[in-house]
Amino acid sequence: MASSSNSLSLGPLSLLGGVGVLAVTTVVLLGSFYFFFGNSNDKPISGIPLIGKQDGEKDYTEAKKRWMSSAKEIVNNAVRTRKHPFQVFGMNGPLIIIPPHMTSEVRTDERMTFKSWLKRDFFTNYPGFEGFRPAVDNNVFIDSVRMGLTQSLATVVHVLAEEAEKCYEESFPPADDWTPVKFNAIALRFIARLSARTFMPPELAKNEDWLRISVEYTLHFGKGGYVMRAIPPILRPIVHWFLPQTKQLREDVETARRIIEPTILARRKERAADIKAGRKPKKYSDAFAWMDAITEKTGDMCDAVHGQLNYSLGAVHTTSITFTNCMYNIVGSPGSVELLRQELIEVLGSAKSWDKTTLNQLKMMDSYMKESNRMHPASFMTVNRIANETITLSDGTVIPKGSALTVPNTRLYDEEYYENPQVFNGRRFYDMRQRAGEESKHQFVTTGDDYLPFGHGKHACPGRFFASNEIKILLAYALLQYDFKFPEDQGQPLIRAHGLENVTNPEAIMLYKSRTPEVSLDLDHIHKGR
Ligand code: HEM
Repeated sequence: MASSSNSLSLGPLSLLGGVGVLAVTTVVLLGSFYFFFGNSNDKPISGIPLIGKQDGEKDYTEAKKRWMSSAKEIVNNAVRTRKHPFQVFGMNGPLIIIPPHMTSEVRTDERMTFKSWLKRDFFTNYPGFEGFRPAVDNNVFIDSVRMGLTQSLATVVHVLAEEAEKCYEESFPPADDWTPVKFNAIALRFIARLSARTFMPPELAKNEDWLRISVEYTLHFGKGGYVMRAIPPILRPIVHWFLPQTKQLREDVETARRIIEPTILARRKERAADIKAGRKPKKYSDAFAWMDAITEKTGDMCDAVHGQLNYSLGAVHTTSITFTNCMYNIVGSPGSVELLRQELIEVLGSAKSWDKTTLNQLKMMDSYMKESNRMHPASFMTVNRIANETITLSDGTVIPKGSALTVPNTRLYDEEYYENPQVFNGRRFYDMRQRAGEESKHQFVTTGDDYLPFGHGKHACPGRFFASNEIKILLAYALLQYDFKFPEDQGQPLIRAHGLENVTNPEAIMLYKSRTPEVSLDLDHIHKGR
């Protein structure tokens, strides 16, 4: 990734003639202003203890680096000894960490919002970053996930199974010998395809340019955000026009618009013609239709292209990381593949179709997914907020207006909540569900103040039910159709904290070999007569 100093290289500006000279002059003037007057994001918040900065360090550069490389350790250690909120220096300035016992004060208080956090940390006012604008501007996008996606779950399971089968056919050709694959990239493509089949109309779900954008936009977004954060706020409004990373983001949005707009226009035309002819307008079931339904109800608007990009940002990488970590944890823990296969043979052997009931019966698989998410959640900090006004917490801590705050997932590794928390125990939650009265607790999608990978309460992730279905179907096809192992000289890929994310080396190899499933995966009989 280009450093901010590279990004600010003035070479290309010289090609811009007068405009370039003006831009350079402005940048230099603003830079001097920044240098002399600083910015409020470079100062700790008064009255809240600061950790992660060592004695003798003049500024916060080292504290920020430490945070990027070891956020999890810093917070885990601090939470053990501290009862009150403290602050660290993150890439975007001071960040208040709320100890887990105060979680509910933050997640239920509408004066602190996720929307403001997205707006500040992801630059949604800048061109190219529009992919998070729907989640910030109004509730059309979020409500479309809550209502449209959730209501379509029952019908979508069949589609996911059909697409999963095609995905494996494409990426895992029959193999009698152990064959290497880079699973991270494959998982991303699978999730992008399953998501597109659900969120997009069929003609666009197959569009390779869209599939590429739906994966790459998130990566470009991360890079664009990273570079922008390293630039003093006062310079951003100018510099962003010239950074290769933000230019890339603008190109992505333009490409997405080129792909999507013809379909939107055709739908509008068709609808107008239907209404004119006195016919009921045709009903669709995809994210465009879900967003339109909310717009019709509330009058709030959401740009269809930005909406689809927001679906990708929310759904693709989060689910892919969760699926990959789960797959690695299953393959890496002896006896697990056999145990899960046995459950699949029993459940699919008597199932009538790919539907909610079938997936709900996969309780051991659900437990493995939840345990993997406990040990390696896609992100370590999941309740992220900005205070929209000054707030005093119950312990007297004053959170000034504009401060960023977050709740760490430290209870996931706390012995008080989980026995032997450092050990992967795939059947942990299955066993917990056997306790009287706890049958429907401890599911992958269940949230709680001691289990925050999806947040908890009013703003808990509404896409988790869909993600759960995707992962279960992909695991079912994988475990019944193939054997897996890791190369001996590599072993199980380490799931490492990178900033706040738990990710694996994208170059990691997994080996697979074809096998004959004991039961048919074609539950919907789409291959009848083949
Ligand atoms: C395994 C995959 C996923 C993970 C780990 C995940 C995680 C999260 C987390 C941690 C939050 C923030 C909760 C909070 O602030 O309290 C969130 C919010 C959200 N997620 Fe997900 N998510 C996943 C999949 C999805 C999918 C597939 C969608 C569908 C588009 C989605 C849509 C959303 C939306 C709309 C919100 C905002 C909810 C609100 O503010 O009320 N997520 N997600």
